[in-house]
Amino acid sequence: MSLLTAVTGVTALAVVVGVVVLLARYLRSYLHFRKLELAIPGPPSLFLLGNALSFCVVTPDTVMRTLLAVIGGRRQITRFSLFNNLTVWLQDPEEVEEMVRSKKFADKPSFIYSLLHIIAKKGLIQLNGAEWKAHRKWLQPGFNVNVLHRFVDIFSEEGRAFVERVEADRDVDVITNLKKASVRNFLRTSMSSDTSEYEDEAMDCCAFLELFLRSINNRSFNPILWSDRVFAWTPLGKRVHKDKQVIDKLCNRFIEKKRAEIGSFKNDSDFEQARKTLMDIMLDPPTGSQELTEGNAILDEFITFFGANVETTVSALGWTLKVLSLLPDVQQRVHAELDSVFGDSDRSVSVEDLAELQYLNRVIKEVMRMFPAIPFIGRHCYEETKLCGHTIPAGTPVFISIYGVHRDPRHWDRPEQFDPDRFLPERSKDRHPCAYMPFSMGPRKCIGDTYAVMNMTTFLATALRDLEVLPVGDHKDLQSLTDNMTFDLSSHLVGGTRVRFRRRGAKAAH
Ligand code: HEM
Repeated sequence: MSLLTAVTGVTALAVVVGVVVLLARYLRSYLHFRKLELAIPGPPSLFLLGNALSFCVVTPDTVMRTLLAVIGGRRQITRFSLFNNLTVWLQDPEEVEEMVRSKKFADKPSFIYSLLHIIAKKGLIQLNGAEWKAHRKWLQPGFNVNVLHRFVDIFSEEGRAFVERVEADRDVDVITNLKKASVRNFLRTSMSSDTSEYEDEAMDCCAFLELFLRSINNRSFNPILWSDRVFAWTPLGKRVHKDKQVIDKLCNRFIEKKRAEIGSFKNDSDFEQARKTLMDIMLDPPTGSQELTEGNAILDEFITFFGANVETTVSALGWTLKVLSLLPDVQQRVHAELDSVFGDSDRSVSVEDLAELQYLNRVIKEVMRMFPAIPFIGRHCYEETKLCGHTIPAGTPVFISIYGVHRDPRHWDRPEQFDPDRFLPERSKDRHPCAYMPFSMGPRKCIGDTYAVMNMTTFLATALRDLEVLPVGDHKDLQSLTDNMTFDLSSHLVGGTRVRFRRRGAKAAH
């Protein structure tokens, strides 16, 4: 009995000592973390809560304003914490350059990016390390400029189809019409044969993506919902998991059709002719790298490219049309340029025209400066690392505010002013290389940047030859757009992107 008591006593003592040691270790590492955290400039951070109170009433419509209010006032490196989850933020081009050049910040953080795993685990956006490198090498040839040139006719046709769908002379939210164009562009540049049978389903996928991105927005600043298991129990989580089948089903059906298309090419030379699009390469990886396509890799990449393409392009085109509706002088210059390049002809936009449309090009650049489609991107800090004169604790996600970089008054004269001519070569030549980065910088830069610019320029040139964009009275100037900008992963205007179109011929008839 007394032996049993002694054993129990020793066990209890060992447990207590163990707990005390663990607590002491936790406390020591917490205090070390806290010391490093507080050494980085930032808003007052409460013990254990950090800055969580600033985000406790955040909504999808207010998330951008809240975030900017927390990090906004500081130009140099800053931080905030959600409980003991530290995040570091950069918006000074020189500091951004230091991080982009460092090999230690090559990967994406799990914060926010892992929330994408519900729809795709092995997509290029969220992959890391050797796996990311292998996927990038595999898919990069799909963006060869000669392949992209072949798409200009498709972009042009979809611009015309957009014009036909426009309901002129009434207020409209332009986003659904833009999504239709973007989805059709994506499907048609992926497949050689007719893709119209997939269109309705693809629009359902866009509706799912909207829901999914809203869920990311809801979860990002609420650590309780970071766990996929917990999220799956919430009403929104249940809906996301149920509706996810829509996108899996369409993408699988599309991939099968594409496989059949590749298989049906009569001979190698037919095959060579058509095989070089992104989808051809996805389904036919180079010899020796077939293992890349194992499991769900193709489906995951297809979904990733669908989302990355449609969400960003629609965002950038939506901002452009809204900005033009508020700036008649700028729109007039765009129309004048289009008239001088195309005259009365209704021929399609060609690759050669794209180089001529210099002012339109600068307008697109300036829109992406003020209203970047992706306002924030992140990197992971694996080990305690010096950055911008501060020690970043291991495991910290470090974010770049592309929005903040693009509005830095030290690099942009009157940054709140819309001035496309700031992108004239003579005014750009001395600009810091990281002062403008709508497609990010370094090895993880957007793989689809040339596709996107070609698509947007062709689309806008086609649409604006026939249409004038007018304001609808919901926002009086660009400051109002700025104040009502929000984001999930891509940015958009709170309350929708409402404009009124007038057919250009109709104006002359009045
Ligand atoms: C206006 C249009 C676009 C903008 C502003 C844009 C912006 C960006 C940005 C900022 C990143 C870096 C993301 C990060 O670091 O987390 C990125 C990555 C990426 N983008 Fe885009 N993008 C656009 C269009 C496209 C298109 C058309 C495609 C595909 C056809 C695409 C596919 C991707 C992919 C796959 C990545 C991940 C690249 C990697 O990590 O290797 N994007 N994009």
